[in-house]
Amino acid sequence: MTRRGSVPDAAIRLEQQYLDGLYARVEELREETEAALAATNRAGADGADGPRGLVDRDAQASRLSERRANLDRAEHGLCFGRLDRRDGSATYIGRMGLRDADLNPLLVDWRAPVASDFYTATAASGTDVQRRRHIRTQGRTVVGVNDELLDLDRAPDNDLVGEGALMEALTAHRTGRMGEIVATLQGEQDEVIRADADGILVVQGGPGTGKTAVALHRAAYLLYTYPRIAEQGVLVVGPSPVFLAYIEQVLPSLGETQVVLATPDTLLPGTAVTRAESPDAARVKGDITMAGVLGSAVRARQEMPDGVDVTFAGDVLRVAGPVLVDAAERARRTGLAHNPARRVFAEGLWSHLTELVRDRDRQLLEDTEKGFEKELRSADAAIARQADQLPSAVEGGGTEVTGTAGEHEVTHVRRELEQDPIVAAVVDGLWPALTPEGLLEDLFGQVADRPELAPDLSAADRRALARASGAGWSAADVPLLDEAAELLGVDDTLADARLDARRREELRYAQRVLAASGVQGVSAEDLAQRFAERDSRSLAERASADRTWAYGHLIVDEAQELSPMQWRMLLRRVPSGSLTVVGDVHQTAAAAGTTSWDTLVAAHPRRRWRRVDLSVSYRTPQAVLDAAAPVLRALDPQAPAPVAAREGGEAPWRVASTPGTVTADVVDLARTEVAALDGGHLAVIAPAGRVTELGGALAAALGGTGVSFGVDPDLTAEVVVLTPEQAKGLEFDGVLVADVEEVASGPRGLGALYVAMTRPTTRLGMIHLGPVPDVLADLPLRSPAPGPDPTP
Ligand SMILES: Nc1ncnc2c1ncn2[C@@H]1O[C@H](COP(=O)(O)OP(=O)(O)OP(=O)(O)O)[C@@H](O)[C@H]1O
Repeated sequence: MTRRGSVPDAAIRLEQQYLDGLYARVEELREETEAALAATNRAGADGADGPRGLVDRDAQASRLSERRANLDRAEHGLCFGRLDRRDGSATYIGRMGLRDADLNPLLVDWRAPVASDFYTATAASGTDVQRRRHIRTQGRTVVGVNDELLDLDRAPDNDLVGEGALMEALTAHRTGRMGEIVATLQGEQDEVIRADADGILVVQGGPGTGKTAVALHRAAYLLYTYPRIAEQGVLVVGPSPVFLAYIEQVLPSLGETQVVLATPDTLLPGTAVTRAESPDAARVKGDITMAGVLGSAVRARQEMPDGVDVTFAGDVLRVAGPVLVDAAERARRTGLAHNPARRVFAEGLWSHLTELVRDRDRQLLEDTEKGFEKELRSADAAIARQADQLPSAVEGGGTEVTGTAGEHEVTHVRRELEQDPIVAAVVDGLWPALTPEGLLEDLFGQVADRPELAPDLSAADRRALARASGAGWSAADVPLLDEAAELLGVDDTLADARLDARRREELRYAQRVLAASGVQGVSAEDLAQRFAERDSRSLAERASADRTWAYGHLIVDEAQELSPMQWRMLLRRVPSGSLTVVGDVHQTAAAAGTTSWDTLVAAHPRRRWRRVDLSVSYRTPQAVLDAAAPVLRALDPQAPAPVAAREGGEAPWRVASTPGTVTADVVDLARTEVAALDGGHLAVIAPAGRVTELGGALAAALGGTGVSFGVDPDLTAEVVVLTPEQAKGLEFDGVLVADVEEVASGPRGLGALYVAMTRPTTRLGMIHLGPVPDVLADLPLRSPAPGPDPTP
């Protein structure tokens, strides 16, 4: 059993001493690093080692700078735990590993295997851990310790690990930015974080069960544990830019930078989303049927006519239909995408045309021979007739002319065909070079009137796809553009030509550098290669600029919102198939999102899936979860409700307002809530159509700088006005949900309402505009105008 108790000041003094020792070691390492950095910079400055030395120096300097940045992180929460084992040994756990000059461990990184006991050991788990101590620090000062003794034989009161430190973390005011939770991770969370990297791990959990926190800590763990993943980087996909702003500090604070954060609609470099989509169009575009529609659209561009006439060197050459079909088949059989396969098709055509030209030339030659021999024969006959009149000078039976096109002539013809603009135009017509944008523009422009382009879609669905050319792209278009980019591929001949040109340029530059520096012993080719390898962009920058970057691991948050087409796009980003997918199928609000993980698993049967469920909600107190329970039941009567880590809490309430007074009522209620939250953050969650009016009224009433709303709201503002979509994944001290009826309208409205109601850590108020909605019937009614400001 676990016994929690107060700890004497002596323990604080003891831990302070140990912490002082750790910081002394940090200072030593810092000095060593600074000295090494200065020496590296000095060594390169005189250029004595030549260009190769310069390149190596840069690499060394960047490694040392990284080490220095890592040591800088030591200022916050360097050491937060201690494990005492039965053999009398103690292990200190912290945010980084430290060793003394003799390489003895002083501090163990929280991700190291030996640190796992700190999060998972219980009296029942049979470990040799006797005591777990949470050490709370402010800067370099120990401000408290909480002990748990694990060797008693009483039954546990609950499963929470380090309850004191945990409760302190959970009840602290929110800042508008998510923080790391390494000091208070719980056992079930630790298991998810350290789970094997292979295959797809689905983490299902109700609101506030720590899915996002766990997913981000798992990214840090995987980067630390698997060099392959660190080399390729981790992609973290979240639902909105607001959400990414909310979580962006977590991984850097854990010392990890090999991470790209993205929303699904930013995964196609060079494509900007400028258009909103109707829910109907979003649903159709997200459906898996679109993969087939796009595949057929590309295939249709490879259909061959019955034959084609090619004018070359003044002659018309007829290429028969079966020859074209055969060339197209060969191109497809290579398995290449459409654009690279175009070269194979063109080669088939060029070969055939070369044959035709050779046949034509041979025919010409034969005709010429025949004509010439005829001429010669008649000349011979004439000569014979006159033979007796001539001296016997001409002997023999006539003259023979022979000859075929030589190899060099064939090569010449072939080259001419490859370069002939008329032939190129014919190839283009038969197997056109296509862009993803062009393919989609054509499809959307024609599909409404041409059922054969999408035989599996209803007429209404085809109409939903129709749009004017040049109308810009929506978030739902991005996976389609990505699918098209995959089907079309890039014509390597163009890419190779560009690469060759760049290599030549790099070689010229290297030659100039060598000539100017007078350095011997390094070839220009070698130096150019080193320049090419020295891409000064960070891994994250290189990865996010490259559509085909193969990430080592993919983390998908709020994964229930993704459409099947978005899944296809994401899975392409991780050829290794190593994914962590976190979400809650009861919070689905997107039209094309999923409400069952089974559907997702069934759609990708060849992948290895595992599922873990998280059950404890760390965000909301039980009172808020109880208020949201009827909504969860309406969504899915079978759904297990999460259990709150914190019992009780402020009772949520409702206010009956009207369409005419709702803005004024929200302003009054917000004023009261801001006072009650005493420095905490309040979110007003409202339908998109009300955000601007509410935001403006609140800014006017409460003071402009403390209120934020719009496309990119400042989450650190005292009051933030958001749509339910924007509020996804976020949390605030207090929440007011305005116009409940409108939030809950639409096919996935209850999911949106469930999201909105489960954002607060402390206080929740619901404002409805008509008769009380069924799902709020149990909440106590409060007056819209709660009276004068209660603050003193
Ligand atoms: N072990 C922990 N120690 C301290 N805080 C924790 C712990 N686990 C979760 N939290 C906190 O609980 C809150 C909710 O976590 P998180 O946002 O990860 O939940 P979620 O499951 O993603 O929620 P939702 O589905 O509603 O988006 C966060 O403030 C997080 O820091």
